[in-house]
Amino acid sequence: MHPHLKEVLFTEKEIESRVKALAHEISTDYAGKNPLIVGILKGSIMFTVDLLKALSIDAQVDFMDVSSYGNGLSTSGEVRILKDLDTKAQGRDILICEDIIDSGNTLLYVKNLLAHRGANSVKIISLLDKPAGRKVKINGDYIGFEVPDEFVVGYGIDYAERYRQLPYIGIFNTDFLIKD
Ligand SMILES: O=P(O)(O)OC[C@H]1O[C@H](OP(=O)(O)OP(=O)(O)O)[C@H](O)[C@@H]1O
Ligand code: HPA
Ligand SMILES: [Mg+2]
Repeated sequence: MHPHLKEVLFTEKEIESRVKALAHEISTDYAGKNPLIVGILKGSIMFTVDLLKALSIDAQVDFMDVSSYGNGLSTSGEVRILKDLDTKAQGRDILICEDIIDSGNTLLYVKNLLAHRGANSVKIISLLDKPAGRKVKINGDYIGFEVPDEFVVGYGIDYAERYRQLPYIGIFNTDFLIKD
C-alpha cells in the first residue's frame, strides 16, 4: 500500500471483477444499440478504458474534461468545461462514465448539458458512489461500489494530481495534505 493511504478499499482484482460484471450488464442492456461512452477526464481514465475493453457490443468513446475540485478536498461547486465532446450528442444513446459521484455537481451539469443537446438517452455509470457527499439530487444508473465519507484516491482518482497511477483504490491519509 502507498504510504500516503490510510486503508485500501478495493484491490486491483476486486476492481477488475466488478468492472467486468458492469460491462456484462451494459452489454445486455444496450444490445443492438451503439452507445456513446463519454468518459469524464481525468478521474475516469482507467475505468473508461477497462470498461470499454470488457464490452461485448459495439460502442464509441469520447471524452469531456470538466473540473470543479482544483487541488483541494472539496468541490468549488462551479463546474467548468475544459474540453468538450468531439462527437454530436443528438440522437445518441449516451452513457456517461465517471469514477465517483460525490456532491453530484459534475454529473448533474454534464447530464443536463447532454440531454439539452438532444441525446436519445443519457445514463450514468460510476465506479464509485459516495452517498454521504451528495449536495444535489442525482443518482447513477450503474454503480460499482459504495464508499464511505472519506477522500479516496487511486485507479485514476487523484488528490492534487497525485495517486492516479495506483492500480487499487484507498482512503487518502490527510496527514499528507499539501498545505500552502
Ligand atoms: O460529484 P462531484 O462532487 O462533482 O465530484 C466528482 C467529480 O470530481 C472529480 O473530478 P475533478 O473535478 O477532481 O477532476 P479530475 O477528474 O480531473 O480529478 C471526480 O473525478 C468526478 O468527476
Ligand atoms: O473522494 C474523492 N477523491 C478524489 N476526488 C474526488 N472528487 C470528488 N470526490 C473525490
Ligand atoms: Mg480530481
